[in-house]
Amino acid sequence: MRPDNLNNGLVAAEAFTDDERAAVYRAIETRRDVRDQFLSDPIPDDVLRRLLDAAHAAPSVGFMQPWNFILIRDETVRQSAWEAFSRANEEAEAMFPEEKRSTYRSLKLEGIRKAPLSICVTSDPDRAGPVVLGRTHNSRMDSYSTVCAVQNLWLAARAEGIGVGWVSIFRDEDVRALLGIPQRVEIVAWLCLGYVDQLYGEPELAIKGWRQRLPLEELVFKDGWGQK
Ligand SMILES: Cc1cc2c(cc1C)N(C[C@H](O)[C@H](O)[C@H](O)COP(=O)(O)O)c1[nH]c(=O)[nH]c(=O)c1N2
Repeated sequence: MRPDNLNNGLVAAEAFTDDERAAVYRAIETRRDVRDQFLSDPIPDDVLRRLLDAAHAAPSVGFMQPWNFILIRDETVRQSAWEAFSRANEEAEAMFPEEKRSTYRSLKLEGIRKAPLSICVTSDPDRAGPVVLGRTHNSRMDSYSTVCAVQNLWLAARAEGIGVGWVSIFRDEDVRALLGIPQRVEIVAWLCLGYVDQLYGEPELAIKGWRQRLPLEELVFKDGWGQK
């Protein structure tokens, strides 16, 4: 038997049991982007804390932990965010080719007013000083780290019966002004959160005919770009 806690900080890392493994894959496979299924029940503080702890457990370049989480429950702030979304969404619709516009218009692409909680997730490039271990040759690594935090939160939320919807149809400056976010801080995600009692079994965009899941085989190369 290996001791659970070795002197050098290592702990035992056996594979999960079948049930534990099934639960992890179930969270991954049944996680959905939620726009319309939100219930109005508030998310209790202890549950929200677990979601934020999950986000905060994400990997980050040089362990810089560049994220912040702005919790938004205020209805007037959410109304203003929805208005910013609506303006951007009109611009977005016009960018698609004519034949896709009516389908685009029919899609529900946010739940900002329906979900009882929004979380704006930001990334602070200055969190760990100007030179960060692992970010020296690619400055985007801090944003990627913050996206890992979002995904952790999204999966934990699935396990809690809470739906999450990522809204990115905004002009940055609108969200920045609304929440007083400094210019140097990157806005990574506006997330809508709320309990759900139904979820789509497949991505809603696939069900609504916008775009289908690609076959994994097409995306896997062997030993070089494009090599099958
Ligand atoms: C970075 C980023 C940004 C957005 C999204 C996702 C991500 C990762 N998604 C959700 C997206 O449409 C969804 O994830 C895919 O359609 C796949 O569906 P499931 O997430 O599997 O349900 C999303 N959905 C939406 O309705 N409005 C939006 O503005 C966005 N923005």
